Amino acid sequence: MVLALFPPSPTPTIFRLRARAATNGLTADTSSYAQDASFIKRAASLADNSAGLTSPHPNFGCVIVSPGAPGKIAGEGFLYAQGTTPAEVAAVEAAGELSRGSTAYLNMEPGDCHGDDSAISALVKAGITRVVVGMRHPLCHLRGAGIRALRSEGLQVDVLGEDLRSKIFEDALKSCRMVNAPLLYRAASRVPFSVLKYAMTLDGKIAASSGHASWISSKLSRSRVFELRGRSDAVIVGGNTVRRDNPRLTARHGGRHVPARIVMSQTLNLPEVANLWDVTEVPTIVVTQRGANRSFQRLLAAKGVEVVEFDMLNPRDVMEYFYDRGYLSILWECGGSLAAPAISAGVIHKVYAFVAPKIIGGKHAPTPVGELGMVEMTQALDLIDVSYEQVGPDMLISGFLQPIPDLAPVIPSVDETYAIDPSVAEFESKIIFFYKTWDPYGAFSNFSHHPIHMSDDSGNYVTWQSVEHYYQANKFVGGDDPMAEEYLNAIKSAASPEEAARLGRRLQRQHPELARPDWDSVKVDVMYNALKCKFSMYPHLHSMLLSTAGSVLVEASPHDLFWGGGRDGEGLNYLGRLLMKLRSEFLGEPSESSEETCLAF
Ligand SMILES: NC(=O)C1=CN([C@@H]2O[C@H](COP(=O)(O)OP(=O)(O)OC[C@H]3O[C@@H](n4cnc5c(N)ncnc54)[C@H](OP(=O)(O)O)[C@@H]3O)[C@@H](O)[C@H]2O)C=CC1
Ligand SMILES: Nc1c(N[C@@H]2O[C@H](COP(=O)(O)O)[C@@H](O)[C@H]2O)[nH]c(=O)[nH]c1=O
Repeated sequence: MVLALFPPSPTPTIFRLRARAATNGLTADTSSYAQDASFIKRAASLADNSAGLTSPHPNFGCVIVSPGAPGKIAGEGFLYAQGTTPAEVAAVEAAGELSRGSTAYLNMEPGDCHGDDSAISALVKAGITRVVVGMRHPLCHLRGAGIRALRSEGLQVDVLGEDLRSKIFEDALKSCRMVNAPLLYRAASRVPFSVLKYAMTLDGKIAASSGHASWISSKLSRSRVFELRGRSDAVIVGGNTVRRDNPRLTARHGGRHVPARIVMSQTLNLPEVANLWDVTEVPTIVVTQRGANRSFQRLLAAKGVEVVEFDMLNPRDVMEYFYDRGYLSILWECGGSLAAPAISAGVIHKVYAFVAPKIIGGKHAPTPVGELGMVEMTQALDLIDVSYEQVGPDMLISGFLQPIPDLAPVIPSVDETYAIDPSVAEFESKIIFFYKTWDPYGAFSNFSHHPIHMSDDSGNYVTWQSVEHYYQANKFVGGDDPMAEEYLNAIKSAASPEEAARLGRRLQRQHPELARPDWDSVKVDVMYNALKCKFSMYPHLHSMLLSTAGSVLVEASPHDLFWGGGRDGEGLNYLGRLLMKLRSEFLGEPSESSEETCLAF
């Protein structure tokens, strides 16, 4: 579907009224339109700061502008990572008293996940009177809810393309879509957003005939690649690239986030020693054909490399699997023989080609894309929204293979669904799956943004940013070694639940001697106490849990076979079980594990 920047208004009466109110008020003239557009662009560019960190959630930015100083920003903020302070909360805190009577600019409507309305209530409590929204939330169960909530509190909400229509907003709207393009593609195509990146010579080769490939592009271009890696959840290559290049695939200069590495290999005829098998800092996942080279699978498992088998190893099935695992964005750094089936399968959305001013020749030298089965030039795939940028001596050409999806007509909102088929009940399933925090029951996840107050050994109440922070840190409780305490504190202050999980797992893997020796026998109780605290502290979560009575709760993690239900239902689903146990306890059925370690409100 081609992106329509300003489609005809779906509910003309309401929108026309609102547009009139806007033209009579603050946004009456071109200069105020231009100001709105420029602050929305600023919100989008702030949101981009967290690329790679929010997966699979959207990137949010918020800018506050006071009527007393129309051209100036009073406060701004962005969501650093899922589970951290919302952009709106950060922005009103930064603006302080200047927020009263001000306008807030948001690149995207806040997603009121699982009753966490902190973003909306921050704007309301701060006295914001007008909110300009770049785009509605793309997910059907969230779309429109934030806008409705703000309007019901009496705030004027102007949405670009609906209430504010002018060519001036085209660029601003585009920047909002760009900053969350991975999310839009993911939601529309149900695979992670995938970027194919390669470096080639001017005569179109990605290696010499011998297979030697380092280095085609310049150092500056490679720094850009590190940055691209830092914005991705994983980097993927094929088996041949592992054999030829022995790559590391780390984001050396990208800072911050380091993506996982994925190797696609049918044969598993791979070297026993390779940089990618060193998983001390970054995990590697090898995806392969079911039954391939079992002894090599055991060798990889012994090194800590995860192996996932597929009945038929192909790019689409692999991408659907990583979608289920919650991946938002993947960088393909493979050679042409894997790039071609990935393009044919329609899983590649964007291309970055670094072209170096070099000629290597060679009839059989590898090229970036293998056989696509096209015979006439008219069949060639045209890139959309193409950019050209000189990077040192190289030229970087990038563009989309598929248009940015316009989700509005693709996925109807819950309200729209009711209008089409009133018999559709929102959550009528007898099995309730939850996993990522933005899912309808996402609040059941350990990663949801709900701080808990737990008592420590001395009976003092300590605040933990999330259940996951508490759970991971508990791995290092009670040891005599000061390092254990240091690790505990590092996990406690991790910036997001994901970072707490990564840190906790890594430190436990690297320093098993510092983790508590009885961890395996106490971890279920640790989790239960934390869950009990969370669901006692937040009345809306308590009600949500009770509302599921009669349903089976399953954490839909395809890879965690202990806490989750697994890919084919083979997981133990301990998280779902603990929540059901807690639900029974709340419903008055007796429970064995009910130590009062939590400060409930
Ligand atoms: N300049 C650049 O940007 C880059 C250059 N290169 C160079 O390219 C060359 C390697 O290219 P190439 O062999 O294409 O790259 P890859 O190794 O990236 O891809 C091919 C391999 O992918 C695995 N594979 C898994 N599933 C499939 C599938 N459905 N279809 C095809 N392959 C699948 C196979 O591994 P297995 O055989 O183990 O089963 C296959 O050999 C090397 O010389 C390398 O240096 C590579 C990446 C980037
Ligand atoms: N040759 C080539 C690239 N090759 C890609 O980079 C990988 C090596 O990454 P690393 O081990 O982390 O340095 C290699 O396997 C291949 O996927 N990339 C580029 O930006 N420019 C280049 O000239």
